Amino acid sequence: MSATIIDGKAFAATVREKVAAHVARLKSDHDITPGLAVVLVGEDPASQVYVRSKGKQTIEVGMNSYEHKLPADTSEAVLLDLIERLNADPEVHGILVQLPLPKHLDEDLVINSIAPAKDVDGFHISNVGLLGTGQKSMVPCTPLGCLMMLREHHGDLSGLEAVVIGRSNIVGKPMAQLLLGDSCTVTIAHSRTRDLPGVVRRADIVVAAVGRPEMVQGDWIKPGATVIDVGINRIDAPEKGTNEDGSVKTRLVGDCDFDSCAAVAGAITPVPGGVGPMTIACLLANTVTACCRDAGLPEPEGLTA
Ligand SMILES: Nc1nc2c(c(=O)[nH]1)N[C@@H](CN(C=O)c1ccc(C(=O)N[C@@H](CCC(=O)O)C(=O)O)cc1)CN2
Repeated sequence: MSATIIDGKAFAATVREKVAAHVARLKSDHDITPGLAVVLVGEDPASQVYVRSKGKQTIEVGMNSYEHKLPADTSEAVLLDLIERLNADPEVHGILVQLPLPKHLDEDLVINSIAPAKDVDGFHISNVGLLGTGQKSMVPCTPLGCLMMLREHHGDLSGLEAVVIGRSNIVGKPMAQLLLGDSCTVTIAHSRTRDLPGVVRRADIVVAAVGRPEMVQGDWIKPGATVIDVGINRIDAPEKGTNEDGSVKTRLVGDCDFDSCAAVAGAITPVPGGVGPMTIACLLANTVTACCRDAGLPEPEGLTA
């Protein structure tokens, strides 16, 4: 293996330190404490873990955390009423609804009911439009985390060839917009792309966000390229043995075959410990940014796109 490992866990810790320092200044100089409201509908086990982690980290950086846990059969009317109250609450600077939502709820309708200025996930259609037109917006946390790691590793990204694999609204499309904003030459590749390995081989920067375990192979990577692996896939790991109930143990892998990609790339993010931890760190960063914008104060440096 020759690639530098981009340590997302360590980098997320530095982002949280910057957030905590800014929160402390907001408190001491302006008597303002940023507040983040997280809404969870249902009992999806992974979502429960993420929401718990968001609440814990929010408090650790000195912000107020408001958790709203609703049963899986919550009606759209009840959820929209809660969001309306959070929109009107001056103590709440950021709101997020944990995804995925139970099937009976209209995800677009729910997300678009969040006040755009408090939409710290950056999923509201207004923020999507602002980002797409290069205006000040709330930026989705996972792509923002990827951008921060790329800037830290490369410095100036201008003129680099970037290939984003995946065209989701949450990662692929905003990632491409952010790279374009930093003057990369951007290609969005997807399941219908012809000669995907050939397209990826052109890239100085590869962002893999397809949700297919270990799909990207080392011989797709240009020597020295930077590989950002957004995938978080749980696969069976029979080599680890079985659980008490007899089921096969599992392990997390990304969308890139780590060993073969790391042998060719100049730098690569691992899974776990790469992009994932940056997602929550950037959520905290977005909440401070939203709070500063609300108060008409300067935004924290290095924590926005
Ligand atoms: N409203 C939102 N919903 C969801 C988002 C989001 O950004 N906003 N993203 C994901 C889930 N997510 C945060 O919500 C998230 C996913 C993964 C991680 C993370 O740190 N992963 C670890 C591995 C964790 C494990 O062991 O399972 C890693 O990659 O190192 C953080 C946050 C979907 N929903």
